[in-house]
Amino acid sequence: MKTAGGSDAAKRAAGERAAEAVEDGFVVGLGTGSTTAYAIEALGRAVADGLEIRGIPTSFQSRRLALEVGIELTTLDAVETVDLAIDGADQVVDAPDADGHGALIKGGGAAHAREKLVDTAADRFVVVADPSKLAPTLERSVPVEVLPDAHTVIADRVRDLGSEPTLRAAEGKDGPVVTDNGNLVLDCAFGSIEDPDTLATHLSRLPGVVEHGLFVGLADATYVGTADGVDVREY
Ligand SMILES: O=C(CO)[C@H](O)[C@H](O)COP(=O)(O)O
Repeated sequence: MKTAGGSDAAKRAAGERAAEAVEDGFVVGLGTGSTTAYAIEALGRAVADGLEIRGIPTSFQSRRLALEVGIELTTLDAVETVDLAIDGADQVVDAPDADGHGALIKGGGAAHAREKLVDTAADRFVVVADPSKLAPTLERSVPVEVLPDAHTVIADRVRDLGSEPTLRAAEGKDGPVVTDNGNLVLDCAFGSIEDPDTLATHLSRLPGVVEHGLFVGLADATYVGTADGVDVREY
């Protein structure tokens, strides 16, 4: 369930601007997806020019890209601080006067469990996005990573919460998507989510849920790439 659309130029602008904030000696959380990939590539170029950083990847995909561009890797349990995390999003609430301003849906790449771990460990978590990700409320399906044995039980519980869940199907393989953690993903359509914080609490409480893709009150800023540059929202 990758996010459709979005301009590559806008994604590049956002990713490259976020990478500019990385300083010598930083430990950087490396998110997942096509927008973050521009940040990782920019960091690789900076490393080739002498920047010394260590990265913590959030997925197989970002690990492979970081290795390819020459970023030294580390792990959460080997560092005391993560200075900055850069990560994409599938939807970002852009409503400055609303409580949910800056709330996110993530997990289009099924990496949201590790992304949430690394993004929240960071001193600063910057979202990189193109304008197609902005919306007044969250309305995309919420990815919920579940233990394989739990998927039917959790699907029932999620129906009780008012959603129709779909087990995410793999491409190029029969059967479901299996996450980097060996789990399955239920994409849960709730329609327009007026109170993401309460929904997040309900989902987190379900036994067998590993992590859901609602990121409420977690981002420090969103860098929105545009045709003319980058608009920064600080929260
Ligand atoms: O949450 C994610 C992966 O789990 C991605 O950050 C999200 O899907 C955005 O990806 P892209 O930048 O390719 O649109």
